[in-house]
Amino acid sequence: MTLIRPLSNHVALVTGASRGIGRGIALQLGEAGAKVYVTGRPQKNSEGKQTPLEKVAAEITQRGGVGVAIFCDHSNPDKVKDLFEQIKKENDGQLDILVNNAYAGVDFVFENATNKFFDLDPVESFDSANNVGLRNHYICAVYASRLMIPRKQGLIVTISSLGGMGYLFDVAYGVGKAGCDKLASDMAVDLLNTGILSVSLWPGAVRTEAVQEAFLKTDNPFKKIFEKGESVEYSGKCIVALATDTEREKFNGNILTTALLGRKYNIFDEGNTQPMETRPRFQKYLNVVNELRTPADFRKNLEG
Ligand SMILES: NC(=O)c1ccc[n+]([C@@H]2O[C@H](COP(=O)([O-])OP(=O)(O)OC[C@H]3O[C@@H](n4cnc5c(N)ncnc54)[C@H](O)[C@@H]3O)[C@@H](O)[C@H]2O)c1
Repeated sequence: MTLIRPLSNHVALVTGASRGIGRGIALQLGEAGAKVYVTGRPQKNSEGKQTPLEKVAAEITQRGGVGVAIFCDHSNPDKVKDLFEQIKKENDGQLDILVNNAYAGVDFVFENATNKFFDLDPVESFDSANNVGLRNHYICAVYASRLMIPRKQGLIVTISSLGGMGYLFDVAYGVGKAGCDKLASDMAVDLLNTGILSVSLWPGAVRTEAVQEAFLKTDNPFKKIFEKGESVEYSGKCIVALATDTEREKFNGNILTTALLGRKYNIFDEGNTQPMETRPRFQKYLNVVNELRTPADFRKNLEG
């Protein structure tokens, strides 16, 4: 059976893809035929063994795409600049999809989820959540837009979460996610009429490697939520569906959830499941925020 590969001839970058949701997204983009650049912190490969990031790149290629691993520390803006220079050079300026996913705060968040913000080291807690997980997304989006604008097409997906709306884990986490949502919608205003779409995507609870280690092996308040969580590839399936939807423009600037996209595009996870629908009161909030942040209306308001 020949697989249809709707993203062949596409070039994508998924930041922070050595594990977790980034890995899952990169694999799905690869399965859809894309050339996928995956990044992760520099790691030594011991005794000639592949690093986790190199394994992800190899699996992308195995699944039908082209995987390229680049070691890049996203807390270092100079390295991020070099990354985009390399992509530009190797693809004649082409970049179709950026997934802003890299996140350096998981260990800190899991260890401190029950602490109060005033008991934590303020610089460590804020920077671990938001240096790579927000500031770097902004920097990546700038360089990605500069590649996408001349080609009049592109998709920028910023991975965020429910923490952008309500309290989740800790204060610095939520501030960062609200920032990711605002980043996605405000970029959409500036990108209006360029052919580039910017959205924020909230996965549900996801059974990543780190989640399995931290929450699924013992009894704790988060176990129940994550047990029924999504696989790491579900967000990737949603992004492939969005990237291939010819009517995706209507989502510009929106906060999307995997639950919403899963139902819209009929996407199923392992075991033929779909994530729980976003609670009606959450979706109501998202509808209002999305309506208020619609880029075209926002521009009209600005112009009086
Ligand atoms: N796990 C969940 O249930 C869940 C749910 C909703 C949203 N999210 C969000 O999804 C995003 C990814 O989370 P995850 O759970 O997959 O995390 P993770 O820790 O499993 O993966 C993060 C990735 O970022 C990379 N990374 C970290 N620091 C880096 C740096 N300095 N330079 C380059 N790469 C770096 C890591 O190597 C890893 O590949 C986060 O924004 C998170 O808040 C997670």
